[in-house]
Amino acid sequence: MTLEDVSAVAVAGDEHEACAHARRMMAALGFPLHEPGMADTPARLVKALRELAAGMREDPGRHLEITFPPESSDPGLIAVTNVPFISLCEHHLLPFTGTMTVAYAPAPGAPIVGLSKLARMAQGFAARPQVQERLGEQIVDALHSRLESLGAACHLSAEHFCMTLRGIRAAGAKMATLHLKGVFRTEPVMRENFFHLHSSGA
Ligand SMILES: Nc1nc2c(ncn2[C@@H]2O[C@H](COP(=O)(O)OP(=O)(O)OP(=O)(O)O)[C@@H](O)[C@H]2O)c(=O)[nH]1
Ligand SMILES: [Zn+2]
Repeated sequence: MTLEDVSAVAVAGDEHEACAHARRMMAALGFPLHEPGMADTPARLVKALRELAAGMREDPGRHLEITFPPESSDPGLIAVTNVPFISLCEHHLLPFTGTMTVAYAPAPGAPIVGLSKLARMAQGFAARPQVQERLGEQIVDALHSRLESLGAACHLSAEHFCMTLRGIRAAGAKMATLHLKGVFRTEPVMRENFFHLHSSGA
């Protein structure tokens, strides 16, 4: 099989060039692509990267466009906790995975968003080459600007495989980040309520 041979793994039309490059890269690194089990590995690698970076090809903020009328004139604080996410470290293209707590404070009278959309939006931003700091920032920015909310908050905790499986191999180490906007930054009570919901996990 030559390096340019098309793999038996079905790939999208625009992925053939990526597969040929992946095959060359793996061959240059000495991977035994002649072994039957590895013949299709370059194509699988391309498909896996495409899947993990699917958020590059969408606007994750669009999930916040599906809203409902408010239930109360004093909507308080709405949070979703323990949402799992998978992201791709932009330095190594290795995953970082963990959980997030995402919250926003709707303006009185403003529409509210469906609960699952908070997770869809956040997971969409995660599905891009990222650093954790930017991911948290993009999540609170979307909640603050697209919903015109009084404030937004995001706590992320994740294991970075580039740090736990290779390099320093600090097994069990996690990165924690916190991003606060609007009333979560200016009003200590809102911040305390966010931490309370986050740590109680409910
Ligand atoms: N701040 C931040 N750093 C990250 C994130 N993901 C990976 N990194 C770090 O990015 C850095 C890249 O450093 P380099 O020295 O260029 O890469 P490297 O030689 O592979 O570094 P080592 O991991 O120390 O072996 C590493 O320190 C990673 O731990 C992230 O989300 N945020
Ligand atoms: Zn990394």
